[in-house]
Amino acid sequence: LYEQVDGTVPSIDSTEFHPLDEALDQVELKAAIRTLEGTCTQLCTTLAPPGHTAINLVQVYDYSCVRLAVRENIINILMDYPKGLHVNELSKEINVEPKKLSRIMRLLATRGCYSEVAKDVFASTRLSLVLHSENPVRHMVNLHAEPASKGGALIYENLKEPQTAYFYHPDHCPVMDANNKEGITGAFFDWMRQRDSTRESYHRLIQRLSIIMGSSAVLTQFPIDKYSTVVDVGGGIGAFSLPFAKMHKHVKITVYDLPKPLTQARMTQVWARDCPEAVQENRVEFSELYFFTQAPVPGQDIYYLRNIIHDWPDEESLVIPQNVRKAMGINSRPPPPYDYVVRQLNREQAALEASKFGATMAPEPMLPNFGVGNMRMYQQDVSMFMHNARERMLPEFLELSDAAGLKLEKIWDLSEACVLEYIAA
Ligand SMILES: C[S@@+](CC[C@H](N)C(=O)[O-])C[C@H]1O[C@@H](n2cnc3c(N)ncnc32)[C@H](O)[C@@H]1O
Repeated sequence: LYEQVDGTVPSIDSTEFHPLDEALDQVELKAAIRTLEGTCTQLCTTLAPPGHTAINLVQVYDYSCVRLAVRENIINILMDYPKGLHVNELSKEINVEPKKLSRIMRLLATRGCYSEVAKDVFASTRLSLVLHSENPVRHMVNLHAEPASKGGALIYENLKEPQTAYFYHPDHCPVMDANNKEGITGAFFDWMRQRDSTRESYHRLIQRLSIIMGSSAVLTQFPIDKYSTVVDVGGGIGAFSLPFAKMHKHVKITVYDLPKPLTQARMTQVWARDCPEAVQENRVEFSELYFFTQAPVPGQDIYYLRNIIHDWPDEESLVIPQNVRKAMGINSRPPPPYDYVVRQLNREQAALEASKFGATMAPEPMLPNFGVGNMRMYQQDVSMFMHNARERMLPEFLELSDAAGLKLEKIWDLSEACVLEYIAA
């Protein structure tokens, strides 16, 4: 696949991105990586003594090391030294004791993030490039390394303490409780509303995250040509809508969100720079919509909700598609897709979902959910747990869509994220 794109296959020491790294449609590559990661980890777990694997699961400090790398912009510094920089020099630049720093750098280099080109001399690698201050992915790294990791430390207490164990409210969840000392109140999006730079980075990040999670492949995989109007509910600054508008010039798009992300979409020039024709031709409209209390414009062809339902507990999650359903009208057949369907570990159940809706399942002897090949889905579910929200399995989606008056037609598997195609029931 790499060779087909530009004739080269990246090595662990590659120092530049490969064109495929940022391709919108990585379905084929992601399917291969899913099998590779799932198979390699399953083989290691099968063959290694369990004590070895158990310690490997918990003795993990990578995120603390990455946190240092991000906070001190180590990659920005290393990029000025293509032949590498001695740790003593690096230590002067970031004011960290050199012997301690070299140990952190070596752990990261063992992961392929930096390379040790000579003893104690470190250089950038393709993996470390995503930690650059201009790369949006680093904001996700920051969110996981800082507020999310603090929330993760409270999961056990959240499950055991009577006041939180059976409680689902987005304002009092592990991640918010753990970060309360920093004056954070309300749910995650209230916190973001109060922090302009965090929110702006977050919305830039979502654009890149949709490639990483595979959901941007909907742009090429879903048969859009027969539709002419799209509503992007909770569309942020247009992570989906902007590439969509570039690709499908016959479609009129309405992006709905809270006031501040919409202001960012209008003011940051992101549309004017990346898709000026959509703005000039009035093919895109930005509108405020509070999705718990308001329904979008009626009678449109597609109502797209990406990474929306997973942000909320069941009670709140139901209100959003119910409001969308009101807009769909009695006779319309618009498909409103969502994404990330947590896979079944039970082979019989997985086979049922595969035959009924087209969900994919790994062949034996792999675990039917592709094992660690789909690990981000399960990690993401625990991330959402920390917000008292959740990723959902298919039966949970069906329950939600039944209650909202929607009928699931088909699952489009994009090798990680999925599109669930619904019609009005
Ligand atoms: C995880 S982001 C998903 C963004 C976008 N759909 C995507 O996947 O690229 C969730 C979005 O929901 C928006 N949002 C949060 N609460 C909202 C509310 N009550 N009403 C409308 N939008 C809201 C956020 O501002 C944010 O843009």
